[in-house]
Amino acid sequence: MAFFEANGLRKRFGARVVLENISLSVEQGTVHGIMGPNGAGKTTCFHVLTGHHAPDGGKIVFDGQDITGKKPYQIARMGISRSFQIMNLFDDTVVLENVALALPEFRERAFDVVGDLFEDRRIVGAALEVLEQVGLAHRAWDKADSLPYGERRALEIAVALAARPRLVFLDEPTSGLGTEATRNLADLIRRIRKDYTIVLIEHDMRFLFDLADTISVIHWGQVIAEDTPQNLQQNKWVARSALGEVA
Ligand SMILES: Nc1ncnc2c1ncn2[C@@H]1O[C@H](COP(=O)(O)OP(=O)(O)OP(=O)(O)O)[C@@H](O)[C@H]1O
Repeated sequence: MAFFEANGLRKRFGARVVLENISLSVEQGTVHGIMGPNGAGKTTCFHVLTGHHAPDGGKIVFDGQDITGKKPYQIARMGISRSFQIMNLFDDTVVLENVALALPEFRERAFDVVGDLFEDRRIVGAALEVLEQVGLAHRAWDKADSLPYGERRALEIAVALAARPRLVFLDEPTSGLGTEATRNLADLIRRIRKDYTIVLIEHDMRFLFDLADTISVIHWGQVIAEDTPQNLQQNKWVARSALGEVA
């Protein structure tokens, strides 16, 4: 059994069937991409895989445990972190605090006083370590809303990593980024991939083909292909699904 597996997932909203039959598997230590044209059901699939929507059918197994229908906080506690397409940062606080609040060390504190957070060397040290990983240590004391867009994306990833996950889901991380910021983000993912298993939803095919070990192609609520980027380039279904249009 793979590290993370979904089998036969179904999801409908009223009469609209969005996920008809989604099965995918992710091996530990790999980067797995999910791609597909607009409206194919990628985001819904992501929400179902991370517990934000309960599936109407099918099964999700993470590290041998059935997590189908579990709540997002239960899934997070089991070691799965996710970023959001819409950024989820505390803009009025400094970068370091955004990361610190997501650390297990912070949650372990018996009291909830943010005021002396910066006095806690263990927390500050751990947050700086995560910021180092994503190349943002020099921004630690800047306010989150003062960061350029690309660095905000990196901060979002830092927040996801702060929980020390075993599996990280990233939802369209290149969305809204220019060429240089996209390149920096690809470098960041290359740096962290040795320490994490990553699932990446992405519109940008070049970005995904560059980074992913395996990719699931979703179309019409189904996985029409799951393969390595090299093999997918030869796949007639992928060619027929007009995915070139979203690149
Ligand atoms: N909560 C909801 N209620 C009703 N319909 C929904 C809901 N969420 C998504 N849908 C519909 O499901 C379909 C797939 O949407 P989804 O956002 O999952 O696709 P996507 O592949 O992520 O698309 P995009 O790349 O444009 O974000 C769309 O037709 C959308 O309108």
